[in-house]
Formats: sequence, structure tokens, C-alpha cells
Amino acid sequence: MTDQLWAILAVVLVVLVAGGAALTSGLRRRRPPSLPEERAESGVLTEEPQDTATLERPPATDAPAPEAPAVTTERPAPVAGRMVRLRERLSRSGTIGRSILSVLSRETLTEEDWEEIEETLLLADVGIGPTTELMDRLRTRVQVLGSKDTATVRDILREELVQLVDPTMDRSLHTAKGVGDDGEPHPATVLVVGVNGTGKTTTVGKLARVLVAEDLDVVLGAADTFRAAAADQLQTWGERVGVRTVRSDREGADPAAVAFDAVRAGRESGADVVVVDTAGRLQNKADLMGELGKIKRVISRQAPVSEVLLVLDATTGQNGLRQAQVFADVVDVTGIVLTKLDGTAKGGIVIAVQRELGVPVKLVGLGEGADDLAPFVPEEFVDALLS
Ligand SMILES: Nc1nc2c(ncn2[C@@H]2O[C@H](COP(=O)(O)OP(=O)(O)OP(=O)(O)O)[C@@H](O)[C@H]2O)c(=O)[nH]1
Repeated sequence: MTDQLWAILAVVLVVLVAGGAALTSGLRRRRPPSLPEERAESGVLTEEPQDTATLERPPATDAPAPEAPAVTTERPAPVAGRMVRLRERLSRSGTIGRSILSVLSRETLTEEDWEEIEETLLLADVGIGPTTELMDRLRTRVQVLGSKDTATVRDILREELVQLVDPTMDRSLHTAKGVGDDGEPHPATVLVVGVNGTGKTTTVGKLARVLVAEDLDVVLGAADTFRAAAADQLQTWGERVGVRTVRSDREGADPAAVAFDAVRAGRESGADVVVVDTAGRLQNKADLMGELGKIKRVISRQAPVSEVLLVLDATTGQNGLRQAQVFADVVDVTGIVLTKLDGTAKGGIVIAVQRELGVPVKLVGLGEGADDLAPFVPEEFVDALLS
């Protein structure tokens, strides 16, 4: 009896010990490691997302990898005739032409009528010098007119306005490739400068489309490293038309280094044109001169700078003109891009800025659309003012 009792007690003890051990190990398995040290001890890698990615990788097969979705690039609108197509965008500026024409067509012109013409020109930002010049010429020509039919007066005004805008200036963009001293071909390089907010980055994007529409190979340089979003913005513009953007991922990176890399990439890929966007903050003239001067120097080591385009916001009037003057003092500007001409009645700024800086307006921005940048044609501009 005692032996039997001992045997039963021994069996119960064995069952209890085995059950307890199983329970403890089960609990241990279920509790996830929480602290990094615990994870290391338990052999779980700390870079968990990578493990997960490994688990999700499909088994290797001989089947070809699925093709990446085809990137569709846009074909920009043709460049020729853009100003004519966009002429209605100049309707606000058109008030200068139309109101002068209505005064000039009056039977007899009094001093008040001439003052009205003068005021219209000044309000449209034509500037004092060109206004006086135009008034003198119009007075002389209108006085000798026998009969004053509207068509004749319109022709005279058109001729004089075209003269004032100056059709003799070279407005072509210098985008032809060159050959360096080493006999190697190099791309044309276009540096885009101007006060922030004038539409520089947008203009570089639109300009890339203009050049692509002309079948040129383009590389963009995002040297506006002051504003991180500017490089993203530019890259998006480029991607839409299959153009590469050279950029730095570091905010505040040396803009000259980015410009250098962009021109080198353009050289290596045999591109026709490299267009470089800049920040051009007006902290002070010396800083600006230092920054733009350095960018120009490093670009010139690989290819001469073909164009320096100054972007000017047409709606900022005389104030914008003064800021533009600072840039013109710092770099040799070869052309002006007048943006936002669609939103202003001050189209006379075209005349004032050319007079003030002695540089032709080469392109005008006529809206926020991707192809709303047009080569500037004096006759078409004046026709839009008079229509
Ligand atoms: N209506 C109109 N808007 C324009 C035109 N050109 C540019 N803009 C607008 O102007 C704004 C400023 O343009 P950005 O290109 O960012 O200006 P930015 O000079 O590069 O500015 P920062 O990078 O700060 O130096 C944007 O909203 C553009 O869409 C134009 O011709 N017409």
C-alpha cells in the first residue's frame, strides 16, 4: 500500500513539473522582444523593415521581370506664332494702344488731348524719355495730315510704337553649340537670373519646352539651392518633356558646384543647351555679385556662357526696374524675359526696360500654362496693343 502511494505521488510530481516547463516556454515564445538589447539577444535584426521586404520578395523564376510603365513625355506647342495665339492675354495692356488711338482720331486735337495721351503712356510704364519722344513724333506727323481717317492715324501710331519698341534689336536666343579650345564640342549655356518670385524657375521650365519644341537636347541645372522646392519644381518641368535636371539634394549646397555639374553633364551627353536656374537673392549687391560671378566663372571653365537672361515681373513697374538694374550691374545681361505680361495694363514696361538696360526683351510670359512663354516680336506686340 505504501509502495503504491509513493508510485502515484511520483507520477503526479512528474506531470506537474513537465506541464509547468511547457507553459513557461510557451509564454516566452509568445512575448515579442521589445527593447533593442532584447532584440539583439533574441537574434532579431534591428532593421526590421528590410527583413519584411525580404520575406515579401517573390520567389525567383525564369519569367522576365514586369516592364516598368512607359514614361510618356509631352510634345510642347510649336514656338512660332505663340504671341499671335496668345494675343488676347495682352488685352489689359491693349488699353494703351486703343485709348491713344481714340484720342488721336478726334477731329482737332487740343492741349488737353495731348496731355491725355501723355498720361496714358506714363500710366502704362512707358517711362518719361520714350513718352516725350513718342509725343513729339506723333505731334509732327499728325499736324501735317490733310484728312484724318482712322486707318491713317492707326498706321502712324503703329509705325511709331514699333519704332519705340525697336525692331532692329537682336532678339534671337543664342543656343548654338560651340567648339572649345581643345577642339571638343560644348553645349550652349543659358544662365537665368532675377529677383525671387519673378517667375525664374517657371521660366526655366517653360524655356526647356521651347527648346525641346525646336528639337534641341537640353539639360537643366537647379542652382537655386536656396529654396529646396525649386529643384523639385524644375525636375518636374524637365520630366514632363524628357529633360534631365542636375541638382543637389542638400539645401544650401554651393550653387556654382551644381552649375558646374550641369554643364559637365551637358558636355558628356552631347546636349545642345544647358539652362541654369539661380536663386539670386538680393541680400546685398556684393553677395549677389560674388554668387553670380562664381557661377559664371565655373561654367566658363567648360563652356562660354552664351546667354544671361534676366527675368523681370512686368507687374512690378518702376520698382522691378530698379531691382533689374542691380542684376544688370552685376552680370552682363544679354536678354530680358518679361513675365506676367498677361496680368497687367503696364505693357509699356517693355519699352522702359529696354531703354533703361539697353538689352532686348527676348521672351514674354503670357500665363501660367506650360507653353505660355513666347518669343517677343515687336510688330505682333504692337498689333495686340492696337487690336
Ligand atoms: N500669370 C502669370 N504667372 C506667372 C508667369 N510666370 C510665372 N508665373 C507665376 O509666378 C509665380 C512664381 O514663379 P516661380 O517660378 O516660382 O518664381 P521664382 O522667381 O523662381 O521664385 P524663387 O524660386 O523664390 O526665386 C508662380 O506662381 C508662377 O506660376 C506668367 O507669365 N504669367
